[in-house]
Amino acid sequence: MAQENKIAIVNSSSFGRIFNHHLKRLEKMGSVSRFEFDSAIPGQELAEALKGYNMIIASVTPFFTSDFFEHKDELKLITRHGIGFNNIDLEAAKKHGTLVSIVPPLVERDAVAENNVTNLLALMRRTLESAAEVKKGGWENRAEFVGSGLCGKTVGVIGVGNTGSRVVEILHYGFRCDVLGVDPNKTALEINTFGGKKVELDELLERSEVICLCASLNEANYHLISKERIDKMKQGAYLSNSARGALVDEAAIIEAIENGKLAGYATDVLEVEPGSSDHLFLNYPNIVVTPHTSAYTMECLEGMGEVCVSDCEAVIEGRLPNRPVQSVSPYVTE
Ligand SMILES: NC(=O)C1=CN([C@@H]2O[C@H](COP(=O)(O)OP(=O)(O)OC[C@H]3O[C@@H](n4cnc5c(N)ncnc54)[C@H](OP(=O)(O)O)[C@@H]3O)[C@@H](O)[C@H]2O)C=CC1
Ligand SMILES: O=C(O)C(=O)CO
Repeated sequence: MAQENKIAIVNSSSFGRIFNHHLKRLEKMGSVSRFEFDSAIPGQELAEALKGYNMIIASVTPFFTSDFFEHKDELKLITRHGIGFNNIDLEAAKKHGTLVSIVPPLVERDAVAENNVTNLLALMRRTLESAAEVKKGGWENRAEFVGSGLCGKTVGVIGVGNTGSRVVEILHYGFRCDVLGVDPNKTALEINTFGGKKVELDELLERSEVICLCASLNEANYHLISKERIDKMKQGAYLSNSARGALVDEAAIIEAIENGKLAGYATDVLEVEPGSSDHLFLNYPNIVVTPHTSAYTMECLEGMGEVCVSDCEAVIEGRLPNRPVQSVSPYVTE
């Protein structure tokens, strides 16, 4: 039985770290191989490369398209080392009989919220610029690095889910911010529980001095932060994105940074990842880019690894992963 299982760990270069005790548990289940694929690898090619593998531990790339599932031999499980079903065609997975899972919400909540706020503070307080200046021997130039404070600001949080609700709490209770929240399916009471006020998107854009983007990506919100929406923002607003790069129109961000409409943009995510070393964002001191490392804390990576490994164990034992259903593909479990 154990020899029949072949587990592929895909694009683990972006996992941050896989702990040895997790690898050992995987190796007890069957053979384990690591693969690195280009994020745009065609589905059929991906299916051929993963022939014979019946379980996949997957990163945020590559895309498991319908073409992938059409050409894939047996595949029991894709367990995402992270949150977000958006690189997996769930309907095609269902037809193929593949269970798809993501890590349960609480595993990444603190780490991602911390990163959204950390990047925001680094941007507003100009931490990276001033620290780099000190390393160049420029301590005496400190007057060049006057930043902007976060305490007491009006902050808009777009997407008040697991991460967004934690960001609301941190900003409201920790920074005395007046927090406005937009999330289509969350009630005013739910948002209020965390310390925020539910508003419509236009009001959030018009009133916020700082905006935190924490929404999940879907077909309807591609380039949610467009030129038109940036035009509605306050002059000199700050924006922090820990969710997905494609939620913003990157060209519109650059235009707004150039003309001063945005005072700065902090992002952990780019529309095309991995980000290239000549990405235009890297030319601006008031754009902070981190390499999709929101989940990279020892605590969070331990939790993510645990979930992926226990999902493989569950599938081998013929049961569903033992955790909240919202982190298992609804198309497979319904
Ligand atoms: N940088 C990183 O390392 C990480 C990034 N992420 C990304 O962050 C995203 C958010 O994570 P998490 O909070 O756990 O996910 P959740 O699904 O808990 O929260 C996302 C929320 O955004 C809402 N939403 C969707 N579209 C819009 C919109 N147009 N306007 C306002 N709200 C919207 C969703 O509503 P509904 O559910 O009703 O659609 C949901 O309530 C993930 O989907 C993932 O893409 C997650 C973990 C790590
Ligand atoms: O969980 C995710 O979707 C990520 O973005 C990385 O952990």
